[in-house]
Amino acid sequence: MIEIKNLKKVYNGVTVVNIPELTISKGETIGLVGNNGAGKTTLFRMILDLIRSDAGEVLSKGEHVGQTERWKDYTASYLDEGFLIDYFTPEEYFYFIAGLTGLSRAHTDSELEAYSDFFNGEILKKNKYIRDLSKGNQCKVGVVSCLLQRPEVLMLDEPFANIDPSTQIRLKNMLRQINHEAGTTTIVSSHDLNHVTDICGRILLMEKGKIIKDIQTDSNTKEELEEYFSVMQ
Ligand SMILES: Nc1ncnc2c1ncn2[C@@H]1O[C@H](COP(=O)(O)OP(=O)(O)OP(=O)(O)O)[C@@H](O)[C@H]1O
Repeated sequence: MIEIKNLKKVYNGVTVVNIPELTISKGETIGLVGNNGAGKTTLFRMILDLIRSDAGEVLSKGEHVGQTERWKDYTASYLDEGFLIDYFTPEEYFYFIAGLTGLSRAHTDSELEAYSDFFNGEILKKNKYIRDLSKGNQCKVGVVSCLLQRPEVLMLDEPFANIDPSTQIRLKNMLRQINHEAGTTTIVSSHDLNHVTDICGRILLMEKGKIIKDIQTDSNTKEELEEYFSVMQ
């Protein structure tokens, strides 16, 4: 589904991403972990063609993301609140995003009903602009806007960081469900080892731009990661 070959990004003479080869297959659930500055967001941004690499390439379904637009039809992402449109209300934003994939307003309203627990009464019919929502509630808007698109590839950068524990559990269930029902390929970064090992079948551990561990999740994975991070202290 996604192939990375000899990918490099350099800032101010420092190589911040350096991945000789990485293949992510359709339906995989990838957890991306690594300390601050490891290169996770930079990798996301290159996969999404938001920044250009200094060397190498990212292919989605065999096509170079910098040379074709087709991957945009089946990829949804939420990296940060910069992805939202501040002067819209959540409803306006959802209608806008859903409209891009041909969903009517009525259909969007009925889809949104499924997220009422996740929204916890804070998002819809509040007469608030997105800019006035809390960081966690902005994250909810970003995540649901991705899910409305029914993407084949879903990329979320630290989606658990600002949301409360109940919402974290709900989000994990939602991510499990879309992977199970639709086979969505999911890449989620997080500093919370519990969350990623709970929901991801494969963990990529980044350090200084390199993927230093590529682990199929099993009952020992969390311990293995905890050991790595405790050694790092
Ligand atoms: N536009 C930029 N200009 C210069 N350096 C940058 C730029 N963007 C990222 N970097 C550097 O690249 C490195 C990787 O940053 P990145 O944001 O990808 O890390 P991360 O793993 O997502 O970190 P965190 O866990 O803190 O979010 C860091 O050293 C960062 O300072």
